[in-house]
Amino acid sequence: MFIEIKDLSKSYQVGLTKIDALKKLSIDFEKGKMYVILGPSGSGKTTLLNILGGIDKPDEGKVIVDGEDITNYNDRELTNYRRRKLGFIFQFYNLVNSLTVLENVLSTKYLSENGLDPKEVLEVVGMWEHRDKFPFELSGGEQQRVAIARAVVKNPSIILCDEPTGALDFENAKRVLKLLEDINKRYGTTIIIATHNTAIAKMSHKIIRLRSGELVEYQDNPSPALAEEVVW
Ligand SMILES: Nc1ncnc2c1ncn2[C@@H]1O[C@H](COP(=O)(O)OP(=O)(O)OP(=O)(O)O)[C@@H](O)[C@H]1O
Repeated sequence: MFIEIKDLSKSYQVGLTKIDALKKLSIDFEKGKMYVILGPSGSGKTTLLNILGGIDKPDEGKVIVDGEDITNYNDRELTNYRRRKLGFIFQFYNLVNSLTVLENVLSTKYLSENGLDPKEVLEVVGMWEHRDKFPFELSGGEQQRVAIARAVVKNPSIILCDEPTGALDFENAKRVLKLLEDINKRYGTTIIIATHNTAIAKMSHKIIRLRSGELVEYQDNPSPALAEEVVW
């Protein structure tokens, strides 16, 4: 198995209250598949992505990626893991405002030893023509396409997306979904998307439903819809 999480628990102490964000969660992720994690607000989706991404540590449990338990990594090993293996896509683009589109993409390409050609990746997301623009000169949809290019150019084996279409209108959201679908097919990237939008699950290979930090459903989707067929 490419990624295994085993008995993952994480709680937060807020004043006198202990909040159990994840409760002994165990899930396997296969390489090259697209996963959608659904669940209401507070069900633990972001906590799970943060732990998978080495941004947050669990209180208990293991996260095994490619045979290595990343919960044993020290800070330096975690930084290397994030640089080499991961791309992140968030709701609000996370671009560097003082850099052009091309510079934004180059800045992450150099974090990886086997990065892709920035021109190719910017062409895939339809932003090569805009390479000399700054983020403030772009629409939200265009900024998210650059954010995708930044994540993809490192040629990561895993892309983690937290509400990647949350700030976008329908047309731009569809475009972003189409790009994620293309990237999954073209580069064999394992893509894990946390979202409230149940329609997005139709295009994924596997659907995970969380409630109150627990797995309530794990569903195979043998014939995923094309991104262009997804409507909401
Ligand atoms: N840093 C933190 N400090 C305290 N509580 C936290 C923290 N991060 C998350 N929580 C709590 O843990 C629980 C799970 O939160 P999480 O953000 O993982 O849920 P989510 O499913 O991603 O929610 P949303 O869909 O609203 O983003 C919630 O009750 C949340 O309030």
